[in-house]
Amino acid sequence: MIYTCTMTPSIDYTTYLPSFRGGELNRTNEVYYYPGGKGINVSRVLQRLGVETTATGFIGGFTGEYVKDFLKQEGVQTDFIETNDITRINVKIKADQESELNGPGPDINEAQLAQLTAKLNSLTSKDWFVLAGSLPKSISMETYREMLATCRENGVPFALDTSGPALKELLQEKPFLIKPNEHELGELFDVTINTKEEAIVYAKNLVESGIQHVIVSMGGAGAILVSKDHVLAATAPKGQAVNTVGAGDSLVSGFLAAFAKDNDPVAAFKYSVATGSATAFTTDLCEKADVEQLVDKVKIETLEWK
Ligand SMILES: Nc1ncnc2c1ncn2[C@@H]1O[C@H](COP(=O)(O)OP(=O)(O)OP(=O)(O)O)[C@@H](O)[C@H]1O
Ligand SMILES: O=P(O)(O)OC[C@@]1(O)O[C@H](CO)[C@@H](O)[C@@H]1O
Repeated sequence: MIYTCTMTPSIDYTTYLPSFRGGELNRTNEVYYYPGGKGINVSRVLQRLGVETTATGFIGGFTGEYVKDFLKQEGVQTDFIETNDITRINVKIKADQESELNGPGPDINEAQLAQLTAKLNSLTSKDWFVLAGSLPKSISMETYREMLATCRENGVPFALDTSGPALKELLQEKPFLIKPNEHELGELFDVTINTKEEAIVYAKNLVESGIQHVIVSMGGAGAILVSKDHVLAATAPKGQAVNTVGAGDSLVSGFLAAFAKDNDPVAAFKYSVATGSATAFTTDLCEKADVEQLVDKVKIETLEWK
């Protein structure tokens, strides 16, 4: 079972309009209300790819009910912990430019945290764990580290997809997989990354520190994968990008789905880029058939490990 944990879920209020003017009334006719948060997106795509998954994390209020009902209707298993705070609504404006407004995370108390810890303690080496999205400040960094250390000690491979100082701090727990985009990778080293070659240099550094697989996603330019035995670059299939929100999460789902099945990082990388692109080409997250149509359009190049 692949368990995802979204500490800060959301409803993604996604709206399309030809142009958006700040400081004025903008009217829009096309709106969508998707369940969001990175771990939830990972679970939604895993479920569509036919992989057993359970979404956990903290949820609350009428928005939390909406998210849970939506996931139930899609057949995604959930095991959330209820909070007193209302789950946030994140605004995604698709106009001449893409703009996003993400709310803060919930306040988590000791009793709620203990429920999450108990769930984590029950995972075994047959499970996978994905901690994804922003991490509420009401929980200390030390506690997040302990959570990942528990996974490591129990032989549970875990993927980490967060950003900023939290990502830097938690890398010490040596995840199985991380998937920064080029900006997040640059933030880790306080540099600007523009090319796949530059991304490879810093991804190698992370692999040398003990992380097993580092995928750096680069939007329409594709992605790179660095692991102990591989340095690969992938081009993304060409297509009309409709909504890239969740493309990175879909990439994580694609990699885990394929790797958990065949244990082959090269094939998993190819499948992951197709999964990310399939989501970029649709308003919601991708379906399995979309991914399968794109897999052979992903071109993988093997580079030297020096
Ligand atoms: N314009 C695009 N055309 C084709 N594929 C795309 C495009 N944008 C994204 N993708 C696919 O999705 C993957 C992940 O995209 P990206 O690098 O934007 O992730 P991200 O920044 O983590 O996104 P998010 O946080 O919104 O999920 C890319 O590696 C690529 O496969
Ligand atoms: O505020 P965070 O937790 O960093 O990111 C949350 C979010 O932007 O990430 C997902 C896309 O990756 C969206 O579904 C969601 O709104």
